[in-house]
Amino acid sequence: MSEAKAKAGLQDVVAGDSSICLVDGKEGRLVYQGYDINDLAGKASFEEVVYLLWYGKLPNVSELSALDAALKQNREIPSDVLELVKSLSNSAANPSGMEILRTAASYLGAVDPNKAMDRETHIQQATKLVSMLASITAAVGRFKQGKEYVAPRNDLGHAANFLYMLTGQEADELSVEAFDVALILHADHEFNASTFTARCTVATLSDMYSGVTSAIGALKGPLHGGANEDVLRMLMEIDSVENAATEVANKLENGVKVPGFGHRVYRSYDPRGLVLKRYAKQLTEKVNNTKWFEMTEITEGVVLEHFAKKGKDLKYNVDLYSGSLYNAMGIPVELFTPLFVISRVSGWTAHILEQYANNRIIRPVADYVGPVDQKFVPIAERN
Ligand SMILES: CC(=O)SCCNC(=O)CCNC(=O)[C@H](O)C(C)(C)COP(=O)(O)OP(=O)(O)OC[C@H]1O[C@@H](n2cnc3c(N)ncnc32)[C@H](O)[C@@H]1OP(=O)(O)O
Ligand SMILES: O=C([O-])CC(=O)C(=O)O
Repeated sequence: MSEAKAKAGLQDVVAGDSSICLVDGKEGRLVYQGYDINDLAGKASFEEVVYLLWYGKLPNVSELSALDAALKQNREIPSDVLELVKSLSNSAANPSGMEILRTAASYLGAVDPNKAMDRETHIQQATKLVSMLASITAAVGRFKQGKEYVAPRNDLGHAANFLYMLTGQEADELSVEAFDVALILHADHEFNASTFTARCTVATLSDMYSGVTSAIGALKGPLHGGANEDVLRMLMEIDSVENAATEVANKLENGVKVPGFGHRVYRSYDPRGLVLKRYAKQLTEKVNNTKWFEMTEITEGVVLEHFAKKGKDLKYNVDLYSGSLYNAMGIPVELFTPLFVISRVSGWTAHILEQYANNRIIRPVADYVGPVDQKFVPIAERN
């Protein structure tokens, strides 16, 4: 039995070394491989950030063009995968976008004949996952709306191609920029629940697809990635700018946790939320669809006042403002958490590569609080 006491939720426990991402919760700062996200968002492309996370440096022109070509080669969804995704999307069980993605990631692993465990293979698999999970998410969006699959276009960047595959139309410049920035902002976040899950899975020397499949399962929950859908669902349920303040205040009064607020690490603002809020304001105004943004701002005011009164140093997180932004791009709510996957798969795979490079199985201990020395009673004699 261990003498050490467990920390609930492993709060503040240092669980390993990593050089991929720094989350400075006190200062509200997020840094990928040494670069502040504010210096990347809107200046670099998502593809450059993927390279940065995997290789630890920003790519030069030829390095970026090699990655770009490899991503484009993996955009088209093979027919068996497309059939699977279509039948799940139309299934009477109505699986969520996240359930379909989790199944698709697992299926991609099962049908990949290359089971080698070397870095080159892992980079190829990571490239396939980053590219194809985006195409699959767009296909899910199409099928769930009763529409036909739209094939990818190789003259478009990753963000623009996704929006094209989802809507069948080339998106405007601001939407592409905002979506590219959202992908960058969600790309990595140190040892968050889904990334840590991925690392635990592959630390047994299981394969990359298993790591990503288990990470998708972890991201799906409403305390993690699922919160971005819950924010807009909550606002849609309230459905009134006038009633938003009272209804949110009632929720807090009744001890309901409001999605899009609170964070295990950030004690200052979440720097990603600030950028997303700016883009959400700009885009919702441009497309003249400001209702959800206005309601989000009202919610922000009510919840922050509530936290302040209670002396809690909590703010809004990355999931608060993405909803009104994605909605202004015409993206349905049930794709919001899958959008998180499209981005975070770059961080998961970076962490998987880092774990493989210096692996030791992850196996903490439990503080056993159950009974000991029970006397065995044969089944026939039990009450
Ligand atoms: C990408 C991401 O994963 S970002 C997070 C996305 N998740 C959400 O937005 C869901 C809502 N938020 C939460 O559930 C939590 O804040 C989490 C899961 C993010 C962090 O959880 P923890 O670090 O365990 O904090 P915990 O849940 O203990 O909260 C601390 C206190 O703040 C309160 N609190 C935290 N978040 C919220 C919230 N969103 N609304 C109201 N109160 C909250 C808790 O009730 C608790 O109060 P208490 O001390 O009086 O009991
Ligand atoms: O870091 C966390 O715990 C959750 C989070 O914000 C993320 O994964 O982006």
